[in-house]
Amino acid sequence: MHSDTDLAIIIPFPDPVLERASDQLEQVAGDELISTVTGADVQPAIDGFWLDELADGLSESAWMELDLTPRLPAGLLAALRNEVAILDKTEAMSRAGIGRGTDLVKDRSVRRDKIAWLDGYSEPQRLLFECFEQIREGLNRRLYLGLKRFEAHYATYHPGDFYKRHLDSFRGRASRVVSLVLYLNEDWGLEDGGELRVFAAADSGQVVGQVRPEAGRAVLFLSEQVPHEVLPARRTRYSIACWFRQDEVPLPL
Ligand SMILES: O=C(O)CCC(=O)C(=O)O
Ligand SMILES: [Fe+2]
Repeated sequence: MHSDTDLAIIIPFPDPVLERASDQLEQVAGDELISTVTGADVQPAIDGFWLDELADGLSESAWMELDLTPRLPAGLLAALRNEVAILDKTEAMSRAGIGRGTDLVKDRSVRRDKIAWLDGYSEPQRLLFECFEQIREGLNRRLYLGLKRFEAHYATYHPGDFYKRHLDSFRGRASRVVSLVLYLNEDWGLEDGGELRVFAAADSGQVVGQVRPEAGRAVLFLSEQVPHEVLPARRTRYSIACWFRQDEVPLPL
């Protein structure tokens, strides 16, 4: 049993020397990039009632599982999965780090995924960012969180990869406040492992949920309060992690 205080604070960090993922996409993808969502499909189905549900979930239990499929333009999940599968073959995906202030390390005993930051330039990313923006505004209006912006990265977990139990942010740092993880994997079975295990906010030893990373499924939680871990994946697992932040310019985490 662990107390809240011995939790590692594990935070991925952007690597400024990496090329932007969209440059990599343009260079490598060519015809592999599927054309995405057009015309009438581009109507985000995010409404006030749904945003009420998100706000209630966060304020009542600090975390919730969601199905984003009906909220996203048709074809968007497939287009995002296609992007990350292409990026996964390039230098754009790099080993994720864990960090605390300036003690940034890439510790393979804690996390083994690879990440690439989204920049919103490709059409699928632009559409996804529109949805994230609506969620940001909706949560601010309902919970007065003062979320100023969001950041998001793709993550790939190859067979055997995991991410040990952690929190996404320091308490009271006013940086990462709300985490949203969106999964992109088709036909993810129980035998594929890679579930997100969620622990009670108050007692980090108690498991309160286990989420299968099936395409369209998502998890929303308070970054400073909800410990979680990614169990070892048995096939390649694709996701997008997004953090809504209170700071306007990046503060040291
Ligand atoms: O992919 C997931 O299910 C969670 C990933 C995570 O916890 C993180 O990137 O901080
Ligand atoms: Fe996390």
